[in-house]
Amino acid sequence: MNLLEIKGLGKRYATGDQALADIRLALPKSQVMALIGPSGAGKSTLIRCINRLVEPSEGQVLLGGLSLTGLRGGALRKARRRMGMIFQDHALVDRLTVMENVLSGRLGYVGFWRSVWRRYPRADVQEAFRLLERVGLAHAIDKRADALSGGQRQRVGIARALLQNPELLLIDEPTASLDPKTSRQIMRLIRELCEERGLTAIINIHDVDLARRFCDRIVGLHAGRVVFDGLPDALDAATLTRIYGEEDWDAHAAEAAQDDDPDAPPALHASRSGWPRVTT
Ligand SMILES: Nc1ncnc2c1ncn2[C@@H]1O[C@H](COP(=O)(O)OP(=O)(O)OP(=O)(O)O)[C@@H](O)[C@H]1O
Repeated sequence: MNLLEIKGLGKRYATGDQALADIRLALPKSQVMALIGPSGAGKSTLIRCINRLVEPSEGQVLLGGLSLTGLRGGALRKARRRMGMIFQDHALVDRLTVMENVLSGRLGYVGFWRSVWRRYPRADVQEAFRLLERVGLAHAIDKRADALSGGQRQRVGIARALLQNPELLLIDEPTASLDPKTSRQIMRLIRELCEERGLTAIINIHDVDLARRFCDRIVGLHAGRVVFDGLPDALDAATLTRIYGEEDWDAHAAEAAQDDDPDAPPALHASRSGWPRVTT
């Protein structure tokens, strides 16, 4: 059975922008899917329509057979706990420590006053320790979030999302502000954690090379529609042109193959603006 099913999903913003049209996707359990496409293609909107941070205009999203689209109040909050979100800007509270930021992933579970006084159950604290160890931050639990590097902040965001014990991870540009080496480390960590925990993930990512290396499946969006859905190996120059527009993809592959990572396959990249770039 599929963990996630998206049926005829559409989103038109109040401004009149048609961000998504007739999106149909099904994700089996444990699949790691990359969402690629140029700037404005609708990637962030799609991720946010799944957990209803953005309200879809039409269509349905089903998580484990449960339709999320009609849920309200407590039922929506309960369903959202099954989906962990990892943000591009990490969304950490700077003045709180690493441990406190991770524990805030449990806010939806502990009672209101308990969370106000930040008294978390012992089991949550123990699990947070284990997760911080797993993401390589055991030495930094008492550090304030604003004293961390970009890569460390992203690791905190990952640990916080996992503390919710989600079934689905929604990951929005996890490497946007990171250097190439740190980006690979973060993607490798996400991949390994998904394998260890049998997690399903959708990763909105601009870097096509990282998508190819670390994901099972790639979905390409263009102007709010799915224009490619397949295996990383099927992502050839013609397909990239369909997704991003005209570009000399073979030249990019040759240049990017000189990447600083010797075991990297021929690489194709898309920059922050959605157009291809050569690895620096
Ligand atoms: N809050 C909003 N109000 C109105 N229009 C919006 C809003 N958010 C996004 N849009 C529009 O919806 C379309 C899709 O935007 P979205 O941010 O989902 O694309 P994206 O592929 O994630 O882009 P990027 O890679 O630049 O983040 C764009 O035309 C954008 O201008």
